Amino acid sequence: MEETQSSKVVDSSVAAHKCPWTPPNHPNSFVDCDDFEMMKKCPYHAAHLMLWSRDEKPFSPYRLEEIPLPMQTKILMQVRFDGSFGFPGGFVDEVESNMPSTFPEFLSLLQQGVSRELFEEMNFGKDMRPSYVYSCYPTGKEEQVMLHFFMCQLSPAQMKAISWCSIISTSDEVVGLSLVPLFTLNDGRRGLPTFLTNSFAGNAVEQLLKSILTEGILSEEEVKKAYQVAFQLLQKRGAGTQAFEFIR
Ligand SMILES: O=c1[nH]cnc2c1ncn2[C@H]1C[C@H](O)[C@@H](COP(=O)(O)OP(=O)(O)O)O1
Repeated sequence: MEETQSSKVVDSSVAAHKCPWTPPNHPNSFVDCDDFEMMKKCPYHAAHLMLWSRDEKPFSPYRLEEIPLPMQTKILMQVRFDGSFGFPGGFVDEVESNMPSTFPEFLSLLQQGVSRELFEEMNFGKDMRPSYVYSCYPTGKEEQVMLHFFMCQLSPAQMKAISWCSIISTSDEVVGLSLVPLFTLNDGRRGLPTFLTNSFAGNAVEQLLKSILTEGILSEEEVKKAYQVAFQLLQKRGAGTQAFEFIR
């Protein structure tokens, strides 16, 4: 993405829909945007997609005896080349060069863009028409990127097949795939809270938690708890200053 000289197109003082999951001292906070006029002014647009499936029967992949809520839902995330977790997708250049005049046309371009990115990264879903969820932009950053989020529910069989698709993908932007652990073990820490302590690209963590809530995969209380524990774990890690002996 090239640097732009454009003046600030989003008003970062508008904190009306600030994503509830961003910790207060997080370097980037994100504001929801449903204003097409504002979107039109934004020079860069990226679209990402959550692929997910719900099995008929719960399955218990890990240490069943400790899991109070066995996983019935699979949510796919990628390990990106930079080591952070994110969803398939990327910049949609077509929008940047030719902004449509109506929101439906704009959405259609984003859908095509995110499906194309999905195919490039995972050899899957070229003609997919994912459902639009919401858009967000970061505040306090120079870059003016509007982040658009989509979801697509797959059948359990498609979800199973997809891991094979991605293994033969030639994309050098993706180094791995991961299912999100949608449970918390009895210690209150391992599972989703620990997963949330990873690095996430853009607002991927908000997109993930929002989708989990929207689809009723976990309750608001469960999500909030997991997020709070993750935040405490991150704070504790920040406090550790002692280097490992072998690298001292
Ligand atoms: O999963 C994501 N969710 C939200 N925002 C994301 C995610 N992954 C990246 N990003 C942000 C980071 C950048 O501002 C843009 C585009 O990044 P990327 O997907 O790496 O784009 P390209 O592959 O370079 O097209 O979105």
